[in-house]
Amino acid sequence: MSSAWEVRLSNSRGVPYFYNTETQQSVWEAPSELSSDQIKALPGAEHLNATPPGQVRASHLLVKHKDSRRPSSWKEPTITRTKEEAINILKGYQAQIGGDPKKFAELASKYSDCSSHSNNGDLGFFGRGQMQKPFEDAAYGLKPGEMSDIISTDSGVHIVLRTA
Ligand SMILES: N=C(N)NCCC[C@H](NC(=O)[C@@H]1CCC/C1=C\[C@H](COP(=O)(O)O)NC(=O)[C@@H](N)Cc1ccccc1)C(N)=O
Repeated sequence: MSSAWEVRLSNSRGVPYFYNTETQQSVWEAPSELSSDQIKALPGAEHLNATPPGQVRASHLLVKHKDSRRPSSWKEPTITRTKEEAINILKGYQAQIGGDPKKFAELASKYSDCSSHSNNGDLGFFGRGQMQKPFEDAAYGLKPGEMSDIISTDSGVHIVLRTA
């Protein structure tokens, strides 16, 4: 069956989606019936990796503490560690990561107190005004592939990896 799918760019969110020209169906995720090669060959596939103008893409490893705005996570229903303890834990991860993005992804998946842990810490693309200021400033201050030092937001303490 010839695929009627094509990739389009959503103006509102500045991210790509999949549109079926026969059924007029729109979906955010790649249709499961398409192989990755078929997806890459779709009309508009160039949108799949484009960075929306003015946006960045980043991942993070978050360690929350008792003064976090929401001291709870998938890992721990009630987080009681102090901010100082959280920083020391994150310093330990930072030493293990040693600037290696693969190691970062592995530790973010295992230990980040953010729901993005299930996607190697990836937050997707975001523009200015979406994240808390210290996080935004860190992400925009990095080049793609670079990692921040430890930063602090109302959510906790983070290491940020800019990916695009
Ligand atoms: N993509 C967006 N625009 N999602 C909304 C971001 C809201 C923003 N969040 C932050 O600034 C911090 C830094 C990064 C994550 C984050 C906090 C928290 C964890 O802390 P907590 O809120 O329990 O204090 N994680 C989130 O929000 C997650 N939904 C981020 C995410 C997870 C999976 C996929 C995409 C995004 C804010 N303005 O508060």
